[in-house]
Amino acid sequence: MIEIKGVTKKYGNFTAVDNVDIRIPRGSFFALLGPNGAGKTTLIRMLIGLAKPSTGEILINNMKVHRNNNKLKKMIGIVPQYTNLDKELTVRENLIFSAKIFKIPRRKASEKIDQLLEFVELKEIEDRETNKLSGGMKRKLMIAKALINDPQVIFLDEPTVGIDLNSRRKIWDILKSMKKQGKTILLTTHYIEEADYLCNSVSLMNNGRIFYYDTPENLKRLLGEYTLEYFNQEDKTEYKYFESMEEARIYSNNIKTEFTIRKTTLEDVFYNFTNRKVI
Ligand SMILES: Nc1ncnc2c1ncn2[C@@H]1O[C@H](COP(=O)(O)OP(=O)(O)OP(=O)(O)O)[C@@H](O)[C@H]1O
Repeated sequence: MIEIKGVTKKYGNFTAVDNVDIRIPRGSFFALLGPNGAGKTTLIRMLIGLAKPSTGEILINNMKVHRNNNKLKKMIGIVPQYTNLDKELTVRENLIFSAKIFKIPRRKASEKIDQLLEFVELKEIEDRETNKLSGGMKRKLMIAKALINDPQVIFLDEPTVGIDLNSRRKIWDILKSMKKQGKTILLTTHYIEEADYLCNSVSLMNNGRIFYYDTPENLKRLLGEYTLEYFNQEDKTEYKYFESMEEARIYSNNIKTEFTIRKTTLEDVFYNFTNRKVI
């Protein structure tokens, strides 16, 4: 269980994270969505003990997060936004290095590394130098690295950014298997369909504050389950949201241009939210 209690982070007079309160139950897959500069990375940095809240506190499995909490460090895995791999080492050597940091005995580490390399489908290229890997392969290796200590809680900051569609889907499968294993996962992402597909709860963050926190289904229901989309006479796309298909159809009778009626997506919720319209 992750408990974020009244957490604020200030840089001088600027408030990057503003009084955030969230409880993430054990075994849930939680997404933090928000535009650039919303405060997502700052919040993650506080969650992993890299930054200290100005006020408030964070507990993971009832333990207070702070930089020197080594017991806690053993329980969490981190996939940061930027690569944390040693470019000079091979795929396998990177994992050996991580295992050494956690003081995992050699034989046990070797078994664990074999298992992780199979899991992220990098076994065949375990001897390849890391600087010769594609972006998607590097991400998979970073996920394996985060799992070396068998953590119960995993933080991923934009795990699929800049990766092609096929690799992204492979990473989604890896993340889904992690969810199935009962791990508590928190991820930030700009790909809304990623949050919709993977997560059982989503929060929308902007200007350091959490505005909505619910299941993707409930967030869509909040807006209206059906979306009527049309290109208006001023050459702008209009979106109208309705509780039923019937209501959308009735409204569409007055529209003179082409339109579509479709199910509301999490992207609609996000668009609506970040354009500061009232839901
Ligand atoms: N060390 C710092 N000193 C001053 N301001 C900072 C610092 N770190 C972050 N900020 C500011 O805090 C705000 C939130 O930044 P943060 O990186 O958390 O956003 P984000 O939601 O992760 O954005 P992105 O999606 O672009 O990664 C931004 O306005 C940023 O400029």
